[in-house]
Amino acid sequence: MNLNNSRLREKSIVLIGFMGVGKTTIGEMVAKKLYRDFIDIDQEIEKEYNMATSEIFQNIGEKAFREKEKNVISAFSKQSLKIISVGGGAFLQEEIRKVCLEHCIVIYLDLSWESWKERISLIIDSRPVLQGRSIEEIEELFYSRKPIYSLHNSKVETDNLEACEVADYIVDSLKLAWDLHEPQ
Ligand SMILES: Nc1ncnc2c1ncn2[C@@H]1O[C@H](COP(=O)(O)OP(=O)(O)OP(=O)(O)O)[C@@H](O)[C@H]1O
Ligand SMILES: O=C(O)C1=C[C@@H](O)[C@@H](O)[C@H](O)C1
Ligand SMILES: [Mg+2]
Repeated sequence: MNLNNSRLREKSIVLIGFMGVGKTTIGEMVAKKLYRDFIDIDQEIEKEYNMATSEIFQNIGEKAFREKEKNVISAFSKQSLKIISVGGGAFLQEEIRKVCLEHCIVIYLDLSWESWKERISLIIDSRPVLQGRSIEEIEELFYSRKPIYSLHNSKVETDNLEACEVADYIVDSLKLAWDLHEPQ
């Protein structure tokens, strides 16, 4: 984990990666293990509009969703001690990348296209960005989004790992980094 700055232990953790890699599932587990609050940005936006993400995209539009996403992330990323799962498209926005990298520890959950494809049926109905696209178009989107996740403090390869194994790995890595940088 490549980190500087003091008060590392208090920084919030932000999970990034393509939709469906497990940011929400794993973020929730990491939060429980570290006794921290879990914030899922998609869920925060859904609460504000009292609508599912697909409905927000349909009724209000993606532009408004992205603006809200930026504002919600800007606010939460400046708070300490949170585990934050951002939406798969959040890092498309430079301001979001900047604010997260400035204030938080950013962890990229990576998954190969081959493994991701096996998970598509779990998420297709609730992810408006995937709807109406062929598998070839989704593959293109998957690879075109890869570079936006390249700015991070740590990457976790999640292929062939259960969500709880990824969560354990993240918690262990964090504890190691904290002890190394700020011995108690
Ligand atoms: N390591 C894993 N192995 C197998 N299935 C997983 C794993 N992690 C998550 N899943 C499953 O994949 C689906 C998508 O996970 P999740 O909603 O956490 O993804 P996400 O990264 O938050 O997506 P989004 O960016 O769209 O919010 C869920 O059904 C979840 O149970
Ligand atoms: O990758 C994306 O663009 C998205 C991912 C989801 O988490 C949601 O934020 C929304 O469905 C858009
Ligand atoms: Mg999610």
